[in-house]
Amino acid sequence: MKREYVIALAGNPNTGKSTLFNALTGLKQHTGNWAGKTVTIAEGTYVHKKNTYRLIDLPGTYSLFSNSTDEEVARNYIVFEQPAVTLVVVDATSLERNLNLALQIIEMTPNVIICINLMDEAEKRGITINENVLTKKLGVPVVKITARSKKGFALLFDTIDRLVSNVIQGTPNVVRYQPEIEEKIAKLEPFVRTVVNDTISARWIALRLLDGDESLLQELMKRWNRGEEEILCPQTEHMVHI
Ligand SMILES: Nc1nc2c(ncn2[C@@H]2O[C@H](COP(=O)(O)OP(=O)(O)OP(=O)(O)O)[C@@H](O)[C@H]2O)c(=O)[nH]1
Ligand SMILES: [Mg+2]
Repeated sequence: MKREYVIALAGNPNTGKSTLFNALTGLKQHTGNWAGKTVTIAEGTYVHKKNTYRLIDLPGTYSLFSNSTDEEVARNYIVFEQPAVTLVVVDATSLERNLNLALQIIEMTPNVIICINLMDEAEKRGITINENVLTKKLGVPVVKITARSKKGFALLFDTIDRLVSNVIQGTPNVVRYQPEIEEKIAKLEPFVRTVVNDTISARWIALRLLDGDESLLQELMKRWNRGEEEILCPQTEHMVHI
């Protein structure tokens, strides 16, 4: 049966997202507006094994903490539009810095593939990366590619196909925080679960609210058309302002 899946491309600026997007879609892109904001996001499609994949090129960001419109747009897309897969494009030559965003995204959703790009550059610099170790540590598939020369694409296509058809599933190893933070999450998470539907990570929402993410709170209230008193946990309402 032919199906259509949405694939979001996320990553730090300058990691080769657009190069990958163009290589996959053959530049058949048009631009669209998302989440009521006038931010243009490229969109295009490719076909693999009779399935159509709609690719969404999200703005490049260093984090998803609501520091800028770009971060809000990328965050809202991943959390609320719920693409079948979020491809996190990371730069093989600065993996440590890039994995910061990757860790934030696997806290939000298990439907993630980490795409290590610029492998040609890494090889030139003598950097070797063991993707199997990374896959084990992160709990989501990791694929090495060179977007510029389309190297590694066969495995990337295959991994996307297996993830959307549930042959494999992401089981992210999420970060555990200090006991006092985990205690607060444990209190807030069941409450969040009663407000958001279960396709959204209640743990991640709880974490963001504990961090005082007002922008996310406003977005939640807007999307579910609820008043602030219904979103805030009765015992912990001050937490939003921590
Ligand atoms: N050597 C090499 N260069 C690459 C590769 N992929 C992308 N680049 C180069 O990296 C630079 C950034 O690529 P873009 O595709 O514009 O990156 P981006 O992530 O879309 O950047 P922003 O839109 O600014 O976030 C460009 O000069 C690309 O030609 C690759 O696989 N190998
Ligand atoms: Mg780009």
